[in-house]
Amino acid sequence: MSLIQLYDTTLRDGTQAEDISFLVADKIRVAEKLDELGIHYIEGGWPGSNPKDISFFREIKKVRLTQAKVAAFGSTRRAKTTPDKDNNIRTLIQAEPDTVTIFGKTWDFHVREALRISLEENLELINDSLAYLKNHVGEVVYDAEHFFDGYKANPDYALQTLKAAEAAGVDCIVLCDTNGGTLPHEIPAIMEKVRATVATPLGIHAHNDSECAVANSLMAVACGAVHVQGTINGFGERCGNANLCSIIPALKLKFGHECISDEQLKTLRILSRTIYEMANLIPNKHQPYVGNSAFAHKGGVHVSAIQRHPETYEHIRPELVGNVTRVLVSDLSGRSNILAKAEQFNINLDSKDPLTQEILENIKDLENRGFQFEGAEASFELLMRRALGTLRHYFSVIGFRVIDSKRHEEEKPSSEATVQVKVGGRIEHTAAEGNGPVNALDHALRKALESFYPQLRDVRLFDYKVRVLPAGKGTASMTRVLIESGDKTSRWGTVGVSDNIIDASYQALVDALLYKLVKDQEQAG
Ligand SMILES: CC(=O)SCCNC(=O)CCNC(=O)[C@H](O)C(C)(C)COP(=O)(O)OP(=O)(O)OC[C@H]1O[C@@H](n2cnc3c(N)ncnc32)[C@H](O)[C@@H]1OP(=O)(O)O
Ligand SMILES: CC(=O)C(=O)O
Repeated sequence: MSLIQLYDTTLRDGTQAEDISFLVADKIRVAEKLDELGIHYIEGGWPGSNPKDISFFREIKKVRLTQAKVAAFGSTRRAKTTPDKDNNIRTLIQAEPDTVTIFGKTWDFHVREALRISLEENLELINDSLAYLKNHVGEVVYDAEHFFDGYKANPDYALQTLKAAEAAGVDCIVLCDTNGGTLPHEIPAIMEKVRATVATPLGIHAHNDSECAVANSLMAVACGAVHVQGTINGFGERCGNANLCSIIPALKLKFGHECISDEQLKTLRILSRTIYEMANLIPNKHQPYVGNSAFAHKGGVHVSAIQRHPETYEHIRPELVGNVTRVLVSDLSGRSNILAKAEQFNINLDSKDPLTQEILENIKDLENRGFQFEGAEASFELLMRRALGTLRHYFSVIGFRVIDSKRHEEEKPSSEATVQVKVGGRIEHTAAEGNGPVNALDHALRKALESFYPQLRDVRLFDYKVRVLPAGKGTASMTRVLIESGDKTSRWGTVGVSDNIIDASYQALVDALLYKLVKDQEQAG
């Protein structure tokens, strides 16, 4: 199958998203990552917009990209000037990119209302801007802004704008669904008319306002587009752009088009997460292909079937995009979920062992009381080991006390915890302070246990989530605490539930420390 050009605009349209902004150094790192993934074009920004984007184009010249071309973005010239005098066009040439992409108006309504010029004048500025750029830059791409809306409003005029671009000798004409309102079934007829009108290679640039950006991009490829614009994780103006993390595997694995290598495809998940991290955003766990939940199976019926054959509930093999199959445990589980988890934890458990059913019933009962094990696999593993009688007795907590005090209005509240633990025959009694009651309790517990188990010094608390569960008939509301802890090599989640927030936190903290001891002993063999 033919090669589809992948054009990434994370660094331009992606940064038009609310909450996303990259420094120049971040932009360079993102560009390097996109190059490693095998992206063919990296749109680095709009040099006529701000000094940061000018710096990007200066700095990126010092980087040896393996194969990606760097594209600079801008618009057709302003009315009442000529391309050689237009500041935006001059800045694009001065940026010395491999490729220049400019957008122009195709919708008569926009020409009249946004530019406030005649339809004829717009055709002139599309044509002379592109022709001028084509004389100064190796490759020129034309983004036909609002093409689908423009075509629906005035097909003749929309097609005339494309002919004006083609006459200037552009290398690719990109049909843009700028407002993101087009639906997939509208694409084939419109693209057929376009293909009958211009011979220049076509591309697609879709926004996600109708949740159809990926579908529209794939439909455009099915209708002959050879160039696809999008962003990593679908970042972009308003509801975002077409998500390349979904488009790339679809092109490769479903259409059979060439775009990136099999090895590069295996890095897709890690790339997606790196870009989230650089944008300081939490990854969307439900994101197709690359999200944590993309191949996470919860329903017992699903888990039973995937163990017999993964394709029963997986549309592709997750390893192809660097993801993994996960089995979740909840009150929707069956025995298959428990057995899959036992295997993951290296625990010997037979499907006919009555303990399997006992563990399953215990889980359902605990979930009914407010526990949740999807984000607390460490607590679940401890529960399993306890049921099987294979959990070593490392310590017991005889008791704890937490005091929170604020002695006058100006004083910050202070927290102190005391803890009594028993390890073997020895009792240890410690006290510690913290910036809140849970933090003080965490410090006191570790202080008490560290002299027996020095490896607990490596444990860090990464995340602490509290959820108040509504009261049932005749019962008080409960608090669920989920804690994410970790050490130098891994992270794990634990859970506690109680009508008292400190007690719920205490349960999750104890499980977190206990899990570290179990894990280290397992690793030591
Ligand atoms: C669909 C898209 O995503 S296009 C990309 C949108 N991205 C951005 O706008 C981010 C970067 N933009 C910027 O930094 C600024 O908007 C700039 C530097 C480009 C322009 O700033 P300003 O000169 O202050 O203009 P402003 O931001 O108000 O934009 C409106 C101007 O753009 C002109 N314009 C809009 N589209 C086009 C076009 N395709 N061709 C030529 N001019 C255009 C308008 O006519 C208007 O000019 P006028 O005021 O002389 O009539
Ligand atoms: C060019 C562009 O970003 C758009 O039309 O959405």
